[in-house]
Amino acid sequence: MKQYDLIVIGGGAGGLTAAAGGANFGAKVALIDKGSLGGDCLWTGCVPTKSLIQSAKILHTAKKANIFDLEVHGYPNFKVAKERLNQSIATIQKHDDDQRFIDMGIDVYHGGASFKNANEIRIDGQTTIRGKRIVIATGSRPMIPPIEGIKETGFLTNETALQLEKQPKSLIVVGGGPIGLEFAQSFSRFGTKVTVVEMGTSILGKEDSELVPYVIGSLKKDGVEFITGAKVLKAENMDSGKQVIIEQNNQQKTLLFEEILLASGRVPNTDKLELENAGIRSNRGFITVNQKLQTNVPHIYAIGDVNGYYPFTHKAGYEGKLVVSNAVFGLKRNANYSNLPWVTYTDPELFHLGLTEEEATNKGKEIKVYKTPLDDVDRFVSDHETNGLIKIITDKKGMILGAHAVGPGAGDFMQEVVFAKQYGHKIGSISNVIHAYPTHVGGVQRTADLYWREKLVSSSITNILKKYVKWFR
Ligand SMILES: Cc1cc2nc3c(=O)[nH]c(=O)nc-3n(C[C@H](O)[C@H](O)[C@H](O)COP(=O)(O)OP(=O)(O)OC[C@H]3O[C@@H](n4cnc5c(N)ncnc54)[C@H](O)[C@@H]3O)c2cc1C
Ligand SMILES: NC(=O)c1ccc[n+]([C@@H]2O[C@H](COP(=O)([O-])OP(=O)(O)OC[C@H]3O[C@@H](n4cnc5c(N)ncnc54)[C@H](O)[C@@H]3O)[C@@H](O)[C@H]2O)c1
Repeated sequence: MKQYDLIVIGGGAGGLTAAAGGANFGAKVALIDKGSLGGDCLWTGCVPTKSLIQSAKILHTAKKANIFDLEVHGYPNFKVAKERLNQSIATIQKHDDDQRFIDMGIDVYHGGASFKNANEIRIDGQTTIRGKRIVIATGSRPMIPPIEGIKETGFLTNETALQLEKQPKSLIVVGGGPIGLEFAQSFSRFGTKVTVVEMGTSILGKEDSELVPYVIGSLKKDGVEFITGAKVLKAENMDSGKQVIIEQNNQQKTLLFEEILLASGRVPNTDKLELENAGIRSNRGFITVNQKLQTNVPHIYAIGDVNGYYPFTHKAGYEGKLVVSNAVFGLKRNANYSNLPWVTYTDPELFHLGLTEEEATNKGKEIKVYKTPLDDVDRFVSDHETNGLIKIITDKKGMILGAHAVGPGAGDFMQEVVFAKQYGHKIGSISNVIHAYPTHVGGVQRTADLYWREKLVSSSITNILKKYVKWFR
């Protein structure tokens, strides 16, 4: 039986980082994946959806070309968008190619992994390998909500929606989270009549509530309809399409669509792992870990979506690096998510870092909120892209507690705040940095300037300074 210092189960964002890191530091590593390396992000998540979003955005921009004195004629071609999406996958896939990992000295196995015991892993029930330490990074898959008749009626998920040859005429999206909204806007811009049904009282329920209406407004302009506080009860195939019964305020409504897209959350890929053979504990299938990312069996770790915290690629990558320190070097580093940003890639984008205003207020701290609407930022004004807001929340001393923004490119221009927060810089430091003019990130500086302005206005030193300047003149 082959023996390894480290066995990594799952070759996605988390597993690839852990395997490469382990091998770079001289550990003998085995990497197992039931499919192709790359995981959800490459094949059915971030990469293809962002390609589709970009095609839809260009189409949308072309439609409003008249504001830039251009006349554009043509029609949307979903097939071309799909080809572009596949090209993006093919280009990025080269970083995740088997050979790249084999060249690092890693043994790559393809097959379904399961625990024989706490140190031995079976691959497709045949080959067995032994590991001193094991990292589980098997990711997640779409949750199928309990809707009567949904399996018989047929439905799309993020996996199958990306394989469609042409856009459906009408689509109901079940779930108003990031997956639902990113797809809803893209399909709507390609001409599909889209309705989003969300069982919560608001869509994007985890986001700062002052910013969400900008996203809703933009999607509504694109033609997306929203039904909130509603549940899909039943689905049925009819000659004319898929009939869906929803319940809102105790009243039932019957609607008809060509397709149903389920975007109602995720379940962990743990059901085939036979965790019980290793005595690993889980909660609703998500593997329970401590801050060092160890399971209750100390030499077995779980990273990425499968541990249930923050299902993002960059979080899986962060944990992949951390697990190398802990599992390969034997360090005892704790995971810390307080500076973890995320972005919902609707148009406008929605950026999230740290506490929302509601969360900061609920903590009972004295907080300051600095805000800049994008129509106060010259670069957005000249771009004719002023739908948005930048918002930075600090404590009374100016330490950043949270930062949120909605606007074109918010995911990029807000990254500066992540740096400032992570390294303990006060909001005033952002103001002191020279920003090129006119840039989008200039809006972040403008928001930080408000801190100094407020300090000067409220300070008695200002009066003394004014007197001094009067005297000096
Ligand atoms: C539509 C969509 C869009 C997204 N967009 C973004 C985005 O823009 N930004 C962002 O940060 N995140 C995004 N995400 C989330 C992101 O894709 C995940 O958080 C990330 O892929 C998780 O990485 P992971 O390593 O935990 O799992 P994965 O990358 O999914 O990798 C898990 C791997 O494990 C393998 N596996 C599973 N079970 C077994 C088994 N028993 N044996 C062997 N192998 C197994 C799978 O084949 C897979 O390759 C998106 C997700 C979706 C669905
Ligand atoms: N841009 C990004 O970084 C990005 C993009 C897509 C996905 N992701 C990650 O993937 C995760 C999963 O995304 P998601 O959007 O599927 O999940 P989610 O949990 O964020 O949102 C799902 C939504 O569906 C609703 N819902 C659940 N069951 C329902 C039902 N039966 N009827 C109506 N509504 C229902 C929930 O109330 C929730 O608002 C996200 O949490 C996110 O971290 C990230």
